[in-house]
Amino acid sequence: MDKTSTTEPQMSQKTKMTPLPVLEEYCISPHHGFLDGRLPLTRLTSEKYTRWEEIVAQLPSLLQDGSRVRTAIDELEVLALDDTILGDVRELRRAYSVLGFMAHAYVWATGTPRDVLPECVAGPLLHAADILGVPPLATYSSLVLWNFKIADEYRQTESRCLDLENITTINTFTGTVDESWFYLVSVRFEKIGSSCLNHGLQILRAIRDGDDNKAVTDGLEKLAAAIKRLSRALMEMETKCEPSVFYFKIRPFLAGWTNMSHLGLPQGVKYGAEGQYKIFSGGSNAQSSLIQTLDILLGVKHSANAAHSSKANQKVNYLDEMKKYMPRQHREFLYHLASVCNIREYVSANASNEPLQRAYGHCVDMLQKFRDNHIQIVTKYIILPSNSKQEDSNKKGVLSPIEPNTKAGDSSGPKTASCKTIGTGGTKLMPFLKQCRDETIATGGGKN
Ligand code: HEM
Ligand SMILES: N[C@@H](CC(=O)c1ccccc1NC=O)C(=O)O
Repeated sequence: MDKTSTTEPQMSQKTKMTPLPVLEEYCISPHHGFLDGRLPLTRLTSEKYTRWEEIVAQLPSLLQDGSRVRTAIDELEVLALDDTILGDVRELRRAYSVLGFMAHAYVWATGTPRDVLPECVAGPLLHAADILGVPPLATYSSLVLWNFKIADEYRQTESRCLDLENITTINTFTGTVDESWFYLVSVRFEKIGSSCLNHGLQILRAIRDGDDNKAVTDGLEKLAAAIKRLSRALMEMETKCEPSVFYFKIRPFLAGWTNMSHLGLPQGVKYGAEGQYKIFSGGSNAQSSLIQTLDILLGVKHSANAAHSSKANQKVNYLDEMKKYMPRQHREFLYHLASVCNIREYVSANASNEPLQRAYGHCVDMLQKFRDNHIQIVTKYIILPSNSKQEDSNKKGVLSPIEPNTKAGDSSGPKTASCKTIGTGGTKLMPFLKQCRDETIATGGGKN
């Protein structure tokens, strides 16, 4: 095909007919992406729920002696969600966040996890989660998206734009700067990544409008630069979050209740004494809609993997499963975007346009680099500390790190930490992360 060809690539009728998604219709902000345009509420307005807020604010001290947090939660009155919460999505998100913190603190407070949540947490948590379309435990949404605030109100500028140098977390389990920073890195990542959404939609518009290849190429170059900024945001983790603090103090509270029989939760967690056992993955950045948006935009396909540790003989597509852990509107945005996205098709159909091929290739390279950098971070924050656990776990106040179920019938001999360690999301993390990276590479430069 000649370089100036304006031939429209073949697209399915559906791709052509369905309108492109409008960010605001999915609670997504053009300036702040999946963080939403308005700041999260820092506490529930109704005084009825003051005790919930007090407990969550005191978690770092209550968790010094895990039994204290369980007693405090057991003594709570059973409260339903009232109209102040049900009538306002920010109140609902705050309730979900507070209840998720309480649920994880209750289950993981001591070396012996509790497998039954009391009704005072289970009832309202199930209700809030159901309305928001998320599972009833702490997720990326409750810990990151809906858990940050302005640090210094007096420093706030007139601009509607979030000042990333002036934010802090609302709640943490440990009260450490490291934990705050761990969540804030992802808040920064979501804000910085909002430009990817705008560039992506612009590219799709240019393709639809039949603009020349140059408009698409420019859009792709801007997208590649934006993905590069995400890698920088990720590597900021090392500035204020110490790997051993993360691994031994913070991470034990982030685990969910899937594949945890070896830690005493064979059936997951029961929601209320009269309730049912349920199994859910813990919080993970795999629940961030941003990276999944990039995969859709660039046409990166992830296959089912055996890397999910809870389904030893069954292949599941973990990233697809994690869509169910995103807020309902964000999940629906991803489905809508996937139904209209034809960037890779367009690039393939214009195979002789070198600048276009290069620009698309840059985007894929940047996403691959992001995944490579992430593997480095995971090595530093999980694999290396897990190798040093013998000496560290003797220290007072150190909870059980999240380890794989070594009694699960895998008789293939000793394994290195990198292939047996599991993520809070329940994956055999290194095989899974490498598969994600390799599938990005396999996307190539738009060929085939
Ligand atoms: C100390 C910091 C971090 C650690 C230890 C870590 C660890 C992990 C692990 C173990 C997984 C596998 C899923 C699971 O089982 O949980 C995962 C997935 C993922 N993480 Fe992280 N993560 C960290 C920070 C981040 C940050 C800050 C970002 C984004 C800026 C990020 C982006 C992702 C993505 C996108 C996935 C899904 C896999 C993929 O799409 O490649 N992670 N992470
Ligand atoms: N999957 C990670 C944890 C993780 O990435 C995470 C967990 C809860 C909330 C946010 C997370 N990611 C970074 O902000 C782990 O296995 O340690």
